Formats: sequence, C-alpha cells, structure tokens
Amino acid sequence: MIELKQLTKYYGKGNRRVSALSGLNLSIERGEIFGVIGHSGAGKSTLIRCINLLERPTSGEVWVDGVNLTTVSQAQLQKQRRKIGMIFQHFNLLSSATVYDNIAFPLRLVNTPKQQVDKKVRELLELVGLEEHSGKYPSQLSGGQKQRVGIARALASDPHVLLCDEATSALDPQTTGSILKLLLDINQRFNLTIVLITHEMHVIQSICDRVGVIHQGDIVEQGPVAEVFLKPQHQVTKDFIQRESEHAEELQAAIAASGGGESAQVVRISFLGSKTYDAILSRTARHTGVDFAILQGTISTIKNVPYGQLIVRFEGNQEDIEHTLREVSGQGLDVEVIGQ
Ligand SMILES: Nc1ncnc2c1ncn2[C@@H]1O[C@H](COP(=O)(O)OP(=O)(O)OP(=O)(O)O)[C@@H](O)[C@H]1O
Repeated sequence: MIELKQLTKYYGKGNRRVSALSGLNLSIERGEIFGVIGHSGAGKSTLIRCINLLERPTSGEVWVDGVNLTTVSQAQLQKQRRKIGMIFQHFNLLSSATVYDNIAFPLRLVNTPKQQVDKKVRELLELVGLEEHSGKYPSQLSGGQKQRVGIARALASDPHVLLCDEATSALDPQTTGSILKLLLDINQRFNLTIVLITHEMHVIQSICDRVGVIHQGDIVEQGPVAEVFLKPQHQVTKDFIQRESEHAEELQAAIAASGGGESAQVVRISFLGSKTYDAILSRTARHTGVDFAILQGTISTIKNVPYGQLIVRFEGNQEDIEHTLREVSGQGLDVEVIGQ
C-alpha cells in the first residue's frame, strides 16, 4: 500500500545542511494502523509529509497505491493526493468558514455538484458526531470538536490513506481517547490505512497494529505493537517504554530486599492475550515446590488485547527453579532470566 524506498531528506545547503531522513525504508499494508514514534527532531514530521509529497524527499521513492509519487507529473500528483487525507496537530481549519464549509472545501475545490456536496457533508457530520454544530465557526469549538472537523474534511474525498501528524498532541487525555476511538472506527469501517506519528507510546498502544521507531532519520526497530512493546531491542524503544530505564533502581532495591533462601533467579515473564489472567505461575510453582516473590509488574492492554509483564524472583534449589521456568515457558509465557 505504502512503500518508502531509500528515502533521504536534507534541509538547507552547504555547511548548514541538516539531515532529516537517512535512507529510510518502510512498508505499510492496506488497512493497517501504523504508528511511527520518535523523539523530537527524529524525523517524524518529515517522514509523514513525504508520504503525500507535502515535503519532497531529496532522494528515494514514495509509492502509494502502486504509484511512484516522486516521478509523476504535477497534475497526476494532485489526483493521487486526493486519495491521501491528512490531519494535523493544530487542526489547520479555515477560521472564517463554518464547520460545514470547512468540510465542503475539498469537494468544492474540484467542482463537485452542490447536491452531492451537501449529501457528503451531512454524512460526514454524522460520522464524526457534529450534526448540531455545522453552522459554528472553529473558534466556537473545543479542540476535540476541531479535530473531528479535521477528520471529516480529510475523509471528504474518500481517501485510501489517512496521515495523522501528532493529531492528538494538543488534546487532553479524555479527548485524545475519543479521537483515537474515532480513528479506529473509521479504520475498521472503511478499511482505511492510517499512518500516525506521535511521541506518546500510549497512542501507539491503544490503536496501532504495528509500530516503527524512528531515530536520527531512520527506522531502528519495527514490528507488531505487542512484540515491540514486550521485547524492545533498541535503546530508544526501551526509553519510550520506560521499562529498564525508569524502574532499574527500584528493581535493584527490590532484588536486594528480597534476598535470602538457598538460591534464586530473577526472571522477566511476559504474557499476552487470554494467558494474562491465567493462574499459570502459582499453579506451576505449587507443584514444582518453589517459592516466588513478585518484584515489579504491569497488566495493561495493547489495542484491547490484555498483556502483562512481571519481574519475579524464584527461590528454591537450582534444579527446581529450572524445572519451573521450563514449565512456565512451555505454557506459552515468555521467560527471560535477568539476574540472581
Ligand atoms: N524546514 C526545515 N528547515 C531546516 N531544518 C529542518 C526543517 N524541518 C525540520 N528540520 C530538521 O530536520 C530534523 C527532523 O525534523 P522533524 O520535524 O521531521 O522531526 P520530528 O521528529 O517531527 O520532531 P518534532 O517532534 O519536534 O516535530 C530536525 O533536525 C529538524 O531540526
């Protein structure tokens, strides 16, 4: 659906040249919600703006729906761009136009007949829940309502792709939740491919299927959200998940405080889906005869799928502990020994 090949982007010239993307490759499937996460300056905005050529890459190819946008004529590019909607952090609405006129804008731009415009705008107002507000101006709306207008406007030309440039970063947590829910709804209803950029892991966690981590203009890690979340490889990913980095000291203190016993192993156990609520640990420990103490733990959800991660200290003789770990991992839990 979307293929980015060897994408590079430099801003400026000579010794003022800044590299924003450095040979980035990325492939996004039709109908998926793909999130790109990265720190400030990593290249997120440049990346998403290259997908509709709002920003022209210095080199590389941008393929959307089988068309290489970097080589088509200006007229063809305009046509292809109608298949790619976009929403922005600060909404970018026309302040002197009503909600209705903002949504109608892209349709009128291509001379859509009045009746057709009216039908489409009313459908979209209903979709985003703003029927009552069609005559208002942006200044009379809340941030969440403005973003709903932005979404309706982006959907007016029935795009195949929706690009979301930090679309919830200016919103409070509750409003963020409702906008994310709307995006998920649209994705499922229309099989719309959504690419979003964010610096917030919880945004990725709540609606994305896959995630790419961008660092210094390149994707340094990518995969299904649960996989990347539970087994981050790159330091930048670990920082976002705030796992080792944030809890390292607390964990050391907990390990020290839980000392004693003949021998011990400190283990990270990760579980996903229905296994999250299974009593696998206590059942296994009971019959292998080891004791365990939970030193740290998280139970949460990734796109409505429950997952958990526990740091557990097993105590007993070495053989029994090893037996326990084998049994636990044999039941589909991910086990990683991290200390003694
Ligand atoms: N118009 C520009 N002119 C010069 N340098 C730019 C321009 N836009 C971006 N850059 C630089 O390119 C790099 C990538 O910027 P980009 O805005 O894509 O990152 P980002 O991850 O979106 O950051 P943020 O989260 O702060 O928006 C940065 O070093 C930035 O300073």
